[in-house]
Amino acid sequence: MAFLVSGSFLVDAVGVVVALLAILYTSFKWSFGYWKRKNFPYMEPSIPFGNLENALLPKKVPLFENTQNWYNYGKERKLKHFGLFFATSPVYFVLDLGLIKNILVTDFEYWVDRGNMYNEKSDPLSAHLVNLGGSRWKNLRKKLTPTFTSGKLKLMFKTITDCSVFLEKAMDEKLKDKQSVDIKNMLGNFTTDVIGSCAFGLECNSFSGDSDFRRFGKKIFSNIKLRMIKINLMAAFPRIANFFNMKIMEQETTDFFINAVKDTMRYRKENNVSRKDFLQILIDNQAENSAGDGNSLTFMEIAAQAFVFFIAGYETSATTMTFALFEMSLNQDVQERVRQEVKEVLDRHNGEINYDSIMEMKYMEQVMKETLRMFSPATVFSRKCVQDYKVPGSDLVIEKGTLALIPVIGIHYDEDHFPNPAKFDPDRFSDENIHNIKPFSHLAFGGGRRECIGERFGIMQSKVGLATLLKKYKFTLSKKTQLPLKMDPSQFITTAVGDIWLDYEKI
Ligand code: HEM
Repeated sequence: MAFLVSGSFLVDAVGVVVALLAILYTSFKWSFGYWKRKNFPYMEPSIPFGNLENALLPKKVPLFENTQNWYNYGKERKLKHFGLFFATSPVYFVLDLGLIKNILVTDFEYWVDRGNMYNEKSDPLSAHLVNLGGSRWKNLRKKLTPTFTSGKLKLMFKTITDCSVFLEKAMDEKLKDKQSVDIKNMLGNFTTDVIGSCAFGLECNSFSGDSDFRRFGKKIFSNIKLRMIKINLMAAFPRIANFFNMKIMEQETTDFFINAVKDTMRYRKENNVSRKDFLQILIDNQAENSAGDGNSLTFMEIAAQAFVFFIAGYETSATTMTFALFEMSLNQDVQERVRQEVKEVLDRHNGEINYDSIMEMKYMEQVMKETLRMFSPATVFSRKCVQDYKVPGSDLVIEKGTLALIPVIGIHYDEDHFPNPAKFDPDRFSDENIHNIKPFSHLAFGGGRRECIGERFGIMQSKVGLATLLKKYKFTLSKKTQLPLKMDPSQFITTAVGDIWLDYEKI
């Protein structure tokens, strides 16, 4: 046939495939030459996932381990920073605390965005503080910061202690079975109740076993691996994602959270109810005709922020308490010391867990800081370069659009920052030793102007949870907990494979 080059269809087809593969290979090679062309050290990538190979292929290395591997690569070569590739996109990986400080604080204007992929049109709840960038993020952050002042937190304290009553009841109930407890599930019920109440103004009844809030909360954190692959694909091909209206969240989940906010707002308006919670602060910032610029809030912006407080607030705190109890089960002396502190402080406050008594529990806070060092829920976080950036002290120019990775867990396990890093030692954070902690070496809550907005709330609810449990029960490790701990590669937030199971008894 006239359009055959070789006279054989098969030979032509093979020729076309070979030519396409050659073009693809050349284009990968060109992309992977990015850091070399800049004369900047980099980790050798492989086709097609670059340095993400371990995370995406079936051997599935957890992000926790991957972050440490990348960090150790740089550390062994005494590098302050080097290049990686996520698929074909260049990524700037930073180890040096001074360079990290520049990105997070000094040169923040170059690194305002986090670089998360989201599609507001198809996923309206995704336009929240964690994902937004630029001036919209700035306006919103300014609006939301007063939500977390000491005064506001004090007002919400009663909600937290009300929820702790259900935690205590559920623990007593479980004790009757004389079975080990999946402590993260238990604490996830507690934090869902707390944040559900503060962010959505609703009683979630998570301990009842048939709470929709708990069900949808769990759904958001399950199958996370598939969701991450989808997010990465959307980030790699944003136009295609927009064209097909690709969304990360299932419609059912979106509808559930939007309706929860809508119903609560309608109820408050109709009944002239005003409560002291996150949602009320968001409602008070609502405008009849907002431009959707983060200055005054549209209904959808309110729903998205309530949603992000929920997802960013419940799992992280439950994880922190879980690993704190895990370590205290292995280190009974630490557990006893915290319990003594709780008793002494509560004795001074008529046995009451209140804002002031929680603030006085200093050693417990050291335990939480050390837990967050070893088991930071976020193992890594990012910033996106929004204008070309010359790295101070070098010739390197990071181009607009490049992602920078801040390797939290690598830094937390670096012997130069935390000697004997595998040892659980809350005294690193005592008044006598705190001066040894270098600035920007403890990054569990991030850093700079985009650091965690809910840090104090997270610490507060975790301390209430721990005080409630430790004043009444003694914990030991159950045989059901798989040791040595391995992190679950299918989870984005630091999670132990097989969960943490504890045995406990009343004191
Ligand atoms: C132990 C508990 C928590 C941990 C370990 C934690 C950790 C983090 C981390 C690492 C970041 C990224 C910071 C950065 O990029 O510099 C972050 C951001 C954020 N967190 Fe938390 N968080 C916790 C609790 C909470 C709570 C209770 C809330 C809300 C009620 C919350 C809401 C947020 C929001 C909205 C952001 C985005 C801030 C922005 O981009 O302006 N977090 N958190």
